[in-house]
Amino acid sequence: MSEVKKIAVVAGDGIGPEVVGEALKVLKKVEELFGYQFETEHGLFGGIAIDEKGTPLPQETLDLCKNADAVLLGAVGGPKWDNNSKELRPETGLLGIRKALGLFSNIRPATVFDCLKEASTLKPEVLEGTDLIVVRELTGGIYFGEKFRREGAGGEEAVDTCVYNVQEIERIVRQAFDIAMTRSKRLASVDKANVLETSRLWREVVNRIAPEYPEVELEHVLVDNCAMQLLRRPSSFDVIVTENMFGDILSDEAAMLTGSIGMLSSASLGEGSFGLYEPVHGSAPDIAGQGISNPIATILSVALMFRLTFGYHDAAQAIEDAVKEVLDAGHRTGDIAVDKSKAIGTTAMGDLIIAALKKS
Ligand SMILES: NC(=O)c1ccc[n+]([C@@H]2O[C@H](COP(=O)([O-])OP(=O)(O)OC[C@H]3O[C@@H](n4cnc5c(N)ncnc54)[C@H](O)[C@@H]3O)[C@@H](O)[C@H]2O)c1
Ligand SMILES: CC(C)[C@H](C(=O)O)[C@@H](O)C(=O)O
Ligand SMILES: [Mg+2]
Repeated sequence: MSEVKKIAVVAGDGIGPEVVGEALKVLKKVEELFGYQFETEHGLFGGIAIDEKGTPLPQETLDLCKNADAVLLGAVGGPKWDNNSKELRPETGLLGIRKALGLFSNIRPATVFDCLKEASTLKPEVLEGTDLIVVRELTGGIYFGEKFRREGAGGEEAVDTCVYNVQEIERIVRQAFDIAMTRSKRLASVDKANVLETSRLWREVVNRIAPEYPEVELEHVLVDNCAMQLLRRPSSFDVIVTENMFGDILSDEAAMLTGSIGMLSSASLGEGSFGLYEPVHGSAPDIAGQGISNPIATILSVALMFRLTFGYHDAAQAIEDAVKEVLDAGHRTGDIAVDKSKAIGTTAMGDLIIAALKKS
């Protein structure tokens, strides 16, 4: 029997609990099929934690995560908490958990399933061969810099500061080069070095590290150009490495190459094998509680957890194959359905994927 892996589950708000529920069903089926053992423990996080504990990231939830081998996260946030003070916004909990767990690297693969090309806004021939990964720096930059309000000559001013140091840039860039070495050895470093000082430092560090990876073909792309090229020639990208805010925005854009943000999984990693796994999407308040959200991003996040934290490549492959089989058979949630009248719900999609899961 394999060793029991501890998974902290923080489902959060909105569609978070729905999509996490389907991912937990997949975990259970993997236990039955492959003999792996998982112990799951749930923690309050996000808006629901504000309501019940007065803070988006209660200490007991953080401890639960710290004592686990991996974390499975749904999504946080929603209009109910939008007007909260800075400390009480669910997003503060999300940024806080990433920082507290040292998760500086956010890996967001945008894999285009052939049968979903019809759901994309791009022409199938433009999408041909598209399979890229955004490596987003996750604990620095403008999201974590000092922010404040003050009185200025033109009235009230708001200030957000963007700070990066060499060490923060080096560790994420090295990780991206390492990932590029396992793939097609192409790396695009995305910055705004024509304007921002943090980007100039970013580019210097990338150029200093590049000779350590002579086999990797490196290109520097300005972020505005990258946003355009992602729609013009997506297949020319393989690994994209970039700072926090650019990665946040570009990964949502890349989601539309796959057909929907409901398809994009992610892994947040630090120095060791511990990781936090979550869909890239948010709590989708517009569809929460209707049972129509797409659980595939969260289910594929479990596959990432198996690959990157547990090394259970057989089970990861089985999940990815099951998702493909179900999509190839034409089953679609509303977000990826061309004919919306035939769309199935969250639970039905989860059940189909579980039924398709097999040990080869
Ligand atoms: N990691 C996270 O927890 C996370 C990420 C992004 C946004 N948020 C938060 O979520 C809240 C809503 O943000 P938003 O509306 O800008 O982004 P969102 O990702 O929640 O939703 C954007 C759009 O995509 C759709 N969508 C998202 N996930 C889907 C899924 N699985 N299936 C089908 N459709 C899906 C939504 O219905 C919506 O129309 C905000 O409070 C925001 O801060 C949290
Ligand atoms: C909700 C927000 C703080 C978060 C981020 O910007 O990291 C989200 O957009 C994401 O992509 O996970
Ligand atoms: Mg985002």
